[in-house]
Parts: sequence; C-alpha cells; structure tokens
Amino acid sequence: MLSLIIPAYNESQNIARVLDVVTQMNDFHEIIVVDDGSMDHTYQVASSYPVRVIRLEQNRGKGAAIAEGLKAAQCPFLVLLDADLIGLTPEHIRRLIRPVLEGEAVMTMGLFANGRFATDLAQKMTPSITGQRAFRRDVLEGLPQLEETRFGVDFVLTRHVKRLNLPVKTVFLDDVTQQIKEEKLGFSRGFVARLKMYWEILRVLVR
Ligand SMILES: O=c1ccn([C@@H]2O[C@H](COP(=O)(O)OP(=O)(O)O)[C@@H](O)[C@H]2O)c(=O)[nH]1
Ligand SMILES: O=C(O)[C@@H](COP(=O)(O)O)O[C@H]1O[C@H](CO)[C@@H](O)[C@H](O)[C@H]1O
Repeated sequence: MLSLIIPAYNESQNIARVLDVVTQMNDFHEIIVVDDGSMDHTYQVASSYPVRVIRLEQNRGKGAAIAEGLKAAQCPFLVLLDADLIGLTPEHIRRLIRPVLEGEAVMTMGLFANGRFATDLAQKMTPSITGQRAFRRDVLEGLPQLEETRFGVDFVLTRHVKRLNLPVKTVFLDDVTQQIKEEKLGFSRGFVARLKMYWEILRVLVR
C-alpha cells in the first residue's frame, strides 16, 4: 500500500539515521531514495541498505527528485521524508501515515515540535513547507509539474491539496529536528543557500 520516497542531496553524513529507522519497519512496500546528483557518498551509503536508489546524474533540485520518486513509486499511498532528520522513530512515521490510511485525511503534514528552537520556529512560521508528509496518490491528479519547483515543491504540494478543499491533518513530530544548512555548509555558504531556498519558494508562491 505504501511507497516511501526520500529525496537526498549530499546527505552522506545524515541519511543513515533515517534509513536505520525506516528499513526496520514493515510498513512500506518499497523505499525509494532519489540521490539528486550528490557530490558526496550519498549513493554509496543509501545503496548499502535494502532500498531502491535512483541516481540523478546532475543536481536538479528537491522538486525534480520527488517527481522522479513519484514516477517510480507503485503504491496508492505515499510518504515523503527528508534525508536529514534527527530523532525520527517508527512511531512518528506511523502517526503520519495513520490518518491517511484510515481515511480521516487525504494528506498529513508532519511538523517538528520540541526538537530544536530554530527548526521548531521555522515550521511554526511556515507550516506549509514541511518535507514530512503522507498522502493518497490520487490527490496528485491535476498537480502542475514539480520538476522545476526545486525548494518550492513542498509549498506546491500543500497548496494543491488545500485548493481542492480536501481534509488535511497536521501531525506533531515531537523531539524531531533536522540538520540545518548552516550546519551542513558552514555559516556563510549555508546562509547563501538559505536565501536561494527562500527565492525558490517565492518563485512558486507568485505563480
Ligand atoms: O537540491 C536538492 C536540495 C535538497 N534535497 C533534499 O531535500 C530534502 C530537504 O532539504 P533541506 O530542507 O533539508 O535542505 P538542505 O539542508 O538539504 O539544503 C533533503 O532530504 C535534501 O537532501 C534534494 O533532494 N535536492
Ligand atoms: O525550515 C526551513 O526553513 C527549511 C530549511 O531547512 P534547513 O534549515 O536548511 O534544515 O526547511 C523546510 O523547508 C524546505 C523548503 O520547502 C523543505 O524542503 C524542508 O523539508 C522543510 O523542513
């Protein structure tokens, strides 16, 4: 019933934390990691787990990575997770999935709570752009192309379902956080990457 898709770009230091958790669960028919043209060892790390790894030769952005994962996924229910989560447990993922499988919502959005101040605050300010969600595949019908959306993809997914007026549920992911750009890249490069991300989100907002 459930395909899990994990987009990953230069996550060799992080992705094992997530794959250690999800590969211990029996909930997924398939786990698909889309290596979005990483320049580090993300492909090798992901390939050491019992998952399908799709390698994109060039970095095409989170939206294109998710679009490739969606093309490959076979199930009627889908789960998206970021590759750099910290503190994730099977129970968090099951809380995300349950309302969708039970028909209470067509999509759930996982929001960090009591994780770290910075990541909690970011999601309080912009709850539409979480990378953690579960949804029914059929709600994607009529969705505009995701390929060019880069970091705008999360907002595009949320906006699409909200426009359809279908039930969406927020699920709090207690004690979960993620590795932020400034930690991955150092302060200056991380901050520049952050500004670029905001620009990519703004671009889809005005469309
Ligand atoms: O060009 C990109 C940028 C990010 N990601 C992935 O998208 C997720 C969310 O990225 P995040 O917000 O954590 O930003 P990052 O810290 O990777 O810049 C993570 O699994 C990234 O590896 C991706 O597949 N392609
Ligand atoms: O919280 C945020 O400001 C951004 C940036 O994440 P980092 O601070 O670099 O981990 O992350 C959210 O938005 C991204 C863009 O839509 C999504 O890709 C992430 O999944 C989401 O957590």
